[in-house]
Amino acid sequence: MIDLQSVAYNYGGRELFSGVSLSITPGSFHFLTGPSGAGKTTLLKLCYLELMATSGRVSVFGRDAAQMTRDDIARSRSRIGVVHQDCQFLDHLPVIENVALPLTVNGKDPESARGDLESLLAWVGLSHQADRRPPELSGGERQRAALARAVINAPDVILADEPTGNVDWDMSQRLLSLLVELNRMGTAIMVATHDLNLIRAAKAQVNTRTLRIADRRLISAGADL
Ligand SMILES: Nc1ncnc2c1ncn2[C@@H]1O[C@H](COP(=O)(O)OP(=O)(O)OP(=O)(O)O)[C@@H](O)[C@H]1O
Repeated sequence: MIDLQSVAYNYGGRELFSGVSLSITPGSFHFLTGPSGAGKTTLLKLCYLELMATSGRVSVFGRDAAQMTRDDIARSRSRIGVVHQDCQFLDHLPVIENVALPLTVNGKDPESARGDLESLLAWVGLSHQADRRPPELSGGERQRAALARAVINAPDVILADEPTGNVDWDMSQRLLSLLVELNRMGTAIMVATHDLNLIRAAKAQVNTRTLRIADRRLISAGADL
């Protein structure tokens, strides 16, 4: 679904990584790890077409990213759910409206999807917080709201950037169990994380593959986890 072949990315002429090849297939579960600043967020941005590779080929749902029009990119993105590192909510809107935003972007009427929205908030355990503003939520509640927003369009792939950053172990287990549940229903998942305990906990539940960015290359990792 998302394929990277020999991809390089430079920021202002400085090479962040090169020779990166990766294939996110239906139902797969990847972790992406590596030191701070190695390029995990950047790699996720290449996968959801926020950035274009400096060289190499990125193809998303069978289309070469370099050949895509803005409309093609928007259509591909509607099939990818993204959990951003900093959640990126509109703080003046209630949680339920933030979760509904991808529907509006896709031209759907949130009112007609009210039942789906309510079930999704119940699934992430936030029914009681639906009408609050994001700044009033705890860190774990915000992460769960961000996951609900990523899931609302029933994406084929979820790309999550440190979805358990700043939450305690119980909450990270709860978030992990939501991701595992989605993966068992067939959604491909990729999680960027520093948390090796989270990776170990996932491995005990589902088939996962761990990739690490090290020395500007993407390598397979995790045999030692
Ligand atoms: N827009 C930008 N312009 C220039 N450099 C950038 C930009 N965005 C990121 N960088 C740099 O690229 C490098 C990789 O950043 P990135 O956020 O992808 O790393 P990361 O592995 O996700 O880090 P962390 O684990 O700390 O979130 C960093 O050195 C960062 O400063």
